[in-house]
Amino acid sequence: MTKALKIQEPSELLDFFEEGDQSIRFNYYPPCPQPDQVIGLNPHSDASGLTILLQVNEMQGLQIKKDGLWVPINPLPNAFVVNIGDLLEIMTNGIYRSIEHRATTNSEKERISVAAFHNIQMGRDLGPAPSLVTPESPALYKTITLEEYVEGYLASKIKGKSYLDVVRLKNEIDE
Ligand SMILES: O=C(O)CCC(=O)C(=O)O
Ligand SMILES: [Fe+2]
Repeated sequence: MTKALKIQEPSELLDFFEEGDQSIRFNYYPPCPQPDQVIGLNPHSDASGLTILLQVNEMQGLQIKKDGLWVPINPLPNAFVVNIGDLLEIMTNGIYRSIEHRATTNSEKERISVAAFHNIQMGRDLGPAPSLVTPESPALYKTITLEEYVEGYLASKIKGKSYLDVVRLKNEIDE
């Protein structure tokens, strides 16, 4: 990723994840008699660097938002889904974008997923990597502590990618 970004100082990204935190969420979606009325997990982007997701029992349910449309991500046997989270969007100054996603329910069978969130260390400042901020590409996000970001994220209502607006400096990126 640092190569793709042609980042002058790879350590500006890598150092943050070297001793980063990992957390895991197990999701269990019971079968639902009215799946068209009930969402499994509201649209959101993860407040992580990268999320590695396993769709355990190969039931469909995960959807990502692409060009304004919900696209199902069919589970593949023994395959992980890797999602970009908000922390990487901020740190790459918007070059990598976090993905909005949601989980639907179904009436057939329960669905199980496991999400492993890879985060930067607590206590670090979260902001665009300095070498990705230039006069031609000014900072699109302000720098705040990770604690501030996560506290606010957890306290806010889950609503798509709206929490990123808290740190957005200019709305230059089209959603
Ligand atoms: O169940 C899924 O496939 C998605 C889970 C998810 O987005 C999450 O735990 O953050
Ligand atoms: Fe998620």
